[in-house]
Amino acid sequence: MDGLRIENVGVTYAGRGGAEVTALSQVDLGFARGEFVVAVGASGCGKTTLLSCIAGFMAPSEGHIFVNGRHVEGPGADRGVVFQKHALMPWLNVIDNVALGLRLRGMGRAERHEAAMKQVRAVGLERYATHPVYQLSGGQQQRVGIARALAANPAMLLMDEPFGALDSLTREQVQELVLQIWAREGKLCFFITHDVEEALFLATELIVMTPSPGRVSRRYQLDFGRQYIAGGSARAIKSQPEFIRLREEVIDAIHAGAAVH
Ligand SMILES: Nc1ncnc2c1ncn2[C@@H]1O[C@H](COP(=O)(O)OP(=O)(O)OP(=O)(O)O)[C@@H](O)[C@H]1O
Repeated sequence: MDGLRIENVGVTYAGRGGAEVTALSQVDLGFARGEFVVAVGASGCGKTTLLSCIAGFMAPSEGHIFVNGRHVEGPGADRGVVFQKHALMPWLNVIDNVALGLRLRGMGRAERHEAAMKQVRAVGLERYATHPVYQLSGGQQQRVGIARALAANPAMLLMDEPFGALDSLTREQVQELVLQIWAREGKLCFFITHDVEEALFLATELIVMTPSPGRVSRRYQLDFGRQYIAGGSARAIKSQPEFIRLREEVIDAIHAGAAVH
């Protein structure tokens, strides 16, 4: 099956003093290729654990994950990951950072520079291609992280709270950039955020998770991001009565889940 299939996934960590922590329980979800999936939920509800399983950084204790029909058994070039702490190499320039993964995979210099430059252009940083990344602003560095995740042309883009450290104006700009890249490249995105407004704006599929054990309590199909891609203004979309109503509903759902446990 195309897309992302999460089959009855459970994750149990061995906690301190032998106590076990059930970070995820019976998570069963399917998403078609090209969806923009966003996970929200209170701290500790298992969002990062789920992303780590999809990325192949860890194996679930129960269940299975498939990306475009392939069983996830470890990290792979079909999944690009963007972190909040972008883990760039500060002494390398923008293009060498973007090309790093391709270099580690043995791609030749000319070919990897061409592939990297394409992504540097896609995130609007061509003017900075030969600048060391420590000279860039936080928002620009996060764009380098996105370009690096895109460089190997993955089928999926996984993003863990990528804009959490950015000021609100920069954050809105990179939200719009990510939507444009998503719409242009047709990639399946899996995005984690604490910001409900960001979640509603980006998601075509929104999942609300609740903790102890981490589960999916609600799922919404949304089209605000598609309205933006169709030419709508981001501020106007976020001011729509339906957007505001959903924002309050999702915030309530997050608080209700957190309060129970
Ligand atoms: N390596 C680990 N060992 C033990 N427990 C862990 C480990 N990683 C996470 N946990 C626990 O698993 C649960 C889910 O953690 P996770 O980081 O996936 O949640 P989250 O929703 O991403 O949280 P946040 O929003 O704060 O980043 C939490 O109770 C956490 O304390």
